[in-house]
Amino acid sequence: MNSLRTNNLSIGYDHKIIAKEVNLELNPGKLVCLIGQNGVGKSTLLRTLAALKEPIAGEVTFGMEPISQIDRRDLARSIGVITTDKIGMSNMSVRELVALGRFPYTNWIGKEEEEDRLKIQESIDRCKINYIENAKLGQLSDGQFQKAMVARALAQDTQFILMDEPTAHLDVVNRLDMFALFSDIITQTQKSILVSTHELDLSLQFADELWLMDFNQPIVCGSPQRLIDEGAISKIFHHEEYEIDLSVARSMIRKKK
Ligand SMILES: Nc1ncnc2c1ncn2[C@@H]1O[C@H](COP(=O)(O)OP(=O)(O)OP(=O)(O)O)[C@@H](O)[C@H]1O
Repeated sequence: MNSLRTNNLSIGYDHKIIAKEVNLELNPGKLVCLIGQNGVGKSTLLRTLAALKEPIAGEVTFGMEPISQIDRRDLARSIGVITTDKIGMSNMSVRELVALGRFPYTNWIGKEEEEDRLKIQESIDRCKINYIENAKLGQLSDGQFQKAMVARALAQDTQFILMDEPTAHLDVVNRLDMFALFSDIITQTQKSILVSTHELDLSLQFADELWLMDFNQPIVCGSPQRLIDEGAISKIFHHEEYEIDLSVARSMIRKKK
């Protein structure tokens, strides 16, 4: 299985560099949470990794190949992405949205085969959105829409899934459900999921690895426990008046016996 790597990557906009000399590796079978304050550059990094945005310098490679040189359809079979961009199509049904995930596999008229139908249904089931399968996107709550987008990414059945704040609109139970689902998918399929998120407690509980982004600092990577122990997480979330005690965060969520 291939890895997704960055080689001396610089990301940003026009002449504004947000992070430079970034060398990261996303390996198969990992749930990685990208954490950092508002505006630090998480979305920018994620979009650059997904080839939705050109790097300022350096490159992103999938296996041995720079992603900029991989055919778009081939790339869409390896890397799935959910951004926070609004999509129009309010008249489309949830099932139709999830079916879009099969687009890289279907023929030019987009005809679904049995395998496509199975993947679509499995994704709908896993995200527990059967009850809104026929609802139009324009009628969904923000949280329901977010789950439908995750289902679309699952239906795409890629080795890597990159998601920008996929749980921002979900309540506490649904957030937990989503992170548990990500963790299950990884255990069962050896896929790799990179999630940009502000869910510190869930990331500490479920992530195999955290990527911590801070302003004008190198990105720090490591297991949640190691980064807590080293004080790296507290460092990026400093507050003038308050302290965040992370020692309890990992035990806040426990699996029932
Ligand atoms: N299209 C753009 N053109 C110029 N600057 C941009 C653009 N999009 C984002 N930025 C700037 O780049 C920086 C990083 O933004 P980005 O959206 O990547 O941060 P983020 O970590 O995802 O933030 P948040 O947690 O608030 O979603 C910010 O200073 C932002 O203002």
